[in-house]
Amino acid sequence: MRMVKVEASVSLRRDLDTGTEMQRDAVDNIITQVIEQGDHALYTLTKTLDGAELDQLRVTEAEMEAAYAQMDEELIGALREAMTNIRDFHQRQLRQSWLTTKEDGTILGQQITALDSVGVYVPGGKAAYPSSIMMNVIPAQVAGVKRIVMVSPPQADGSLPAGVLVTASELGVEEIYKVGGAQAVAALAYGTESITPVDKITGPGNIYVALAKRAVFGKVDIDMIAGPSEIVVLADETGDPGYIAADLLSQAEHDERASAVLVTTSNELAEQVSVEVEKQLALLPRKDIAAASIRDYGVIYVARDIAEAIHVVNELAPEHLELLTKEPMNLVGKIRHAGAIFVGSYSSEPVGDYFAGPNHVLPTNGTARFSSPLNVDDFIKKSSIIAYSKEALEANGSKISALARLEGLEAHARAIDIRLEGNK
Ligand SMILES: NC(=O)c1ccc[n+]([C@@H]2O[C@H](COP(=O)([O-])OP(=O)(O)OC[C@H]3O[C@@H](n4cnc5c(N)ncnc54)[C@H](O)[C@@H]3O)[C@@H](O)[C@H]2O)c1
Ligand SMILES: N[C@H](CO)Cc1c[nH]c[nH+]1
Ligand SMILES: [Zn+2]
Repeated sequence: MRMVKVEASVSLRRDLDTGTEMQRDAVDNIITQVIEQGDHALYTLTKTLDGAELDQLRVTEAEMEAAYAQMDEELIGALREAMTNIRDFHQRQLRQSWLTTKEDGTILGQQITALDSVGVYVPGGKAAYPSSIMMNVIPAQVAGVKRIVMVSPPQADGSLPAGVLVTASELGVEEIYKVGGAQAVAALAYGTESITPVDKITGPGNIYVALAKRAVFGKVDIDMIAGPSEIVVLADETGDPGYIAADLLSQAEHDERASAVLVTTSNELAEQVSVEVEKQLALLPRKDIAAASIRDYGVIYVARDIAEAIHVVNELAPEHLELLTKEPMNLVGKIRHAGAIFVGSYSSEPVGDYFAGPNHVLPTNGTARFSSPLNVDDFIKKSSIIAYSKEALEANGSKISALARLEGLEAHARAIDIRLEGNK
């Protein structure tokens, strides 16, 4: 792995991937096709881009039964346990509506309502992601969303992986379509003969999915543009090089553009991790993807001390941060920007990807500076409630109409005045 001494002037963040002109044109073209040709476009694009010839887009009962027949009972048990952990965690995020009454009888408040419908994109190009189904669907269910639609690209034989179907079924998702990429996003936003549009689209995906989400934003809401996975490990001399290399590779295997970074105060650990990464990489089934990620986006920063190492981490604002130091819990409060913080040697990143409970859809590309993991708030909206009493309007009306006239908005002022005049 590339080794770099930290210098204050080094720009650490990588640029947001806005795609090539060709990719942007392709996505615009796909969205137009879906708007103009509906289902027909979905069938032809699925044939061209996924190599699958479909009879129908929606997953059938028979397909679901076939999926269950392929799944191991113990694995279903593990899925259910993960679902319970994720549901328990997100339940704690649920907000309540509230009302407050002032002395003059004014009632103010905030009413929480769930979104009516949400479309969940489940990536399926380079890997299948049952875990992403749980991470998107569960917070939506906790929020109270009634209609949850799932889309995912089919395999060349026209099927979705058994793990994907069984996970969706275990969660009670009934509306599942075998379509992926920009065409799936366009269908969820604009609708087709088979797919009724939704109000919000969530879920990670590749550059085509990201560009399409960006393009339909405004017609529908989106969660975030989640870029390729990222991991930063902050370790001192106590870090275990084998664990660190394994954790770096766990994210490198997602994508050629995933990034895996070690920030350490120890030259010796830096050397050991570099050797260990090469050793473990050679044995991985997805070594081609992981090797490209390590080659292009793998870095080891050697810092003078922990303070400098923390500065690097905050500059990177990573999606995942592991703290592998002597007293890792003491460092948590010093981290200003990170999507998820994994504390200590036994909190390896995949613990969070699959099982612990917190969401694994996290801000990437330095956006942890201003955004948060996917959560229940992403699936609700708030309405303000204002109930003024006669007494309150009489006491404050002249101030309100004065403020309206300050803006030159006479009709606003008169809407208040007409009520005050009536009482003269
Ligand atoms: N942040 C997270 O929580 C999280 C979770 C899981 C996966 N991910 C990321 O999601 C991404 C998944 O990407 P993926 O590719 O595996 O699956 P994907 O489902 O996002 O993309 C596959 C689709 O891309 C479209 N596509 C491919 N080549 C195209 C082309 N030339 N023109 C037009 N469309 C084309 C096809 O429609 C195909 O169905 C990875 O980067 C992974 O790291 C992130
Ligand atoms: N680490 C990914 C988010 O960057 C999520 C994931 C799903 N499956 C495995 N990992
Ligand atoms: Zn992962």
